[in-house]
Amino acid sequence: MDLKPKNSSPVLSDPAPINKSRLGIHSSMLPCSQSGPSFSSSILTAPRKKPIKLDDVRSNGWLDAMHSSSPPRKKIVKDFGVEIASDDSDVVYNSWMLKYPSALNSFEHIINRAKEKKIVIFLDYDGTLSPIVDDPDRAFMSADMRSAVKRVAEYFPTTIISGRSRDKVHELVGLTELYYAGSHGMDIMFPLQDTSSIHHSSYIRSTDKQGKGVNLFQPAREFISMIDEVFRTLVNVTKDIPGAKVENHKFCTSVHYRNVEEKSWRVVAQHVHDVLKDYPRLRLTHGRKVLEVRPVIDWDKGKAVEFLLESLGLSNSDDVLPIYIGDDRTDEDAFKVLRERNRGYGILVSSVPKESKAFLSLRDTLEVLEFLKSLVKWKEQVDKKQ
Ligand SMILES: O=P(O)(O)OC[C@H]1O[C@H](O[C@H]2O[C@H](CO)[C@@H](O)[C@H](O)[C@H]2O)[C@H](O)[C@@H](O)[C@@H]1O
Repeated sequence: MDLKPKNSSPVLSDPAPINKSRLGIHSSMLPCSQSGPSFSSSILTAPRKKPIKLDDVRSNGWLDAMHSSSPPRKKIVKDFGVEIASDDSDVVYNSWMLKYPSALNSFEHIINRAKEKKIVIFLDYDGTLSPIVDDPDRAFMSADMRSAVKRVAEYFPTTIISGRSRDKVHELVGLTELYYAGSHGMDIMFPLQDTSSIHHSSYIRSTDKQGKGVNLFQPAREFISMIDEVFRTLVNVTKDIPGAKVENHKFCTSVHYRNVEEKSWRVVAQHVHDVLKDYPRLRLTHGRKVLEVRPVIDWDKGKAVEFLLESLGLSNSDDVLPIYIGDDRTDEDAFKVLRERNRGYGILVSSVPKESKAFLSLRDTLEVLEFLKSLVKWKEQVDKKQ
């Protein structure tokens, strides 16, 4: 893996110039503005009262991205109390699956390729292990899913990679057998081992909650106080918008609008847009009914996957088969890495057709559960034969 030379930083020192007309879905990866101070401490004490300029968010594509940010609820017909997916959407979904075959139907193919290889599992949390719900604090995994993930981790090195803070996702998953990468991979905890090959200033040694020695990789450490400041500003500016919720993930912060009336989405977007104008070193990405504010650094879930494979001594592409399961736009960075390196499988979790860099698909968290259980069952049979 191409790790940076010692003392280098993934922080992009020279953010790409802003081009508002390009701030649509793809360009949401760009910084929002280059003007203004990079780190203003006065924002909290004296929040700026700027008039809402609705054209800003309308013209730069934020609103379009917000409207397409989470699959619409499937058209359903209710017949005898049973919910049946409409024929139309099934036809469309089935033809989409020609391009992204079901990972369940492709299971034989996967395990044939896995023979003589070490499977390594990467799992997103929200929408992958837990169903999407209105309240982010109540996005719990089922007991069945927890037990499947635990079994998977007993057989294969397994990492949860989430946009949430590492502590929060660890608390929700509640398993110690795994590795955790929070804040979209900007906060990775992995076990102590020979790390002499890692030459990176963002890597430090620490202890976990049980006092065990661990390695921490935090390429956005210098942004912690900035993110905290922006988090508090965002809480302040959105406090009068019913349903808006802001989360602090330490290295990034999220503004949820799932529970905001649709007519007020542009107000949410405009507030976030205005706050970001003062922070050229932060950028915005779109998640599922959530605006994510994160540092302008050359780091994402894809880089985190590469880093973890290298750190766990699993970067030899001939012997290792990484499988990454995720549902969100941020997971596309990981799918892209696997596709470009021709390594393993990216599996998109989606109940509606959408473009992806993944190779395979699963419809929902129930299918994720079935897939994980199949992996365990297969591994048990292989081990029994040996
Ligand atoms: O990378 P992930 O583990 O998928 O985290 C991405 C975001 O997930 C959470 O928000 C999403 O799930 C919520 C609970 O189902 C839902 O209410 C929200 O609308 C979704 O966007 C989390 O709260 C965010 O902070 C994460 O960035």
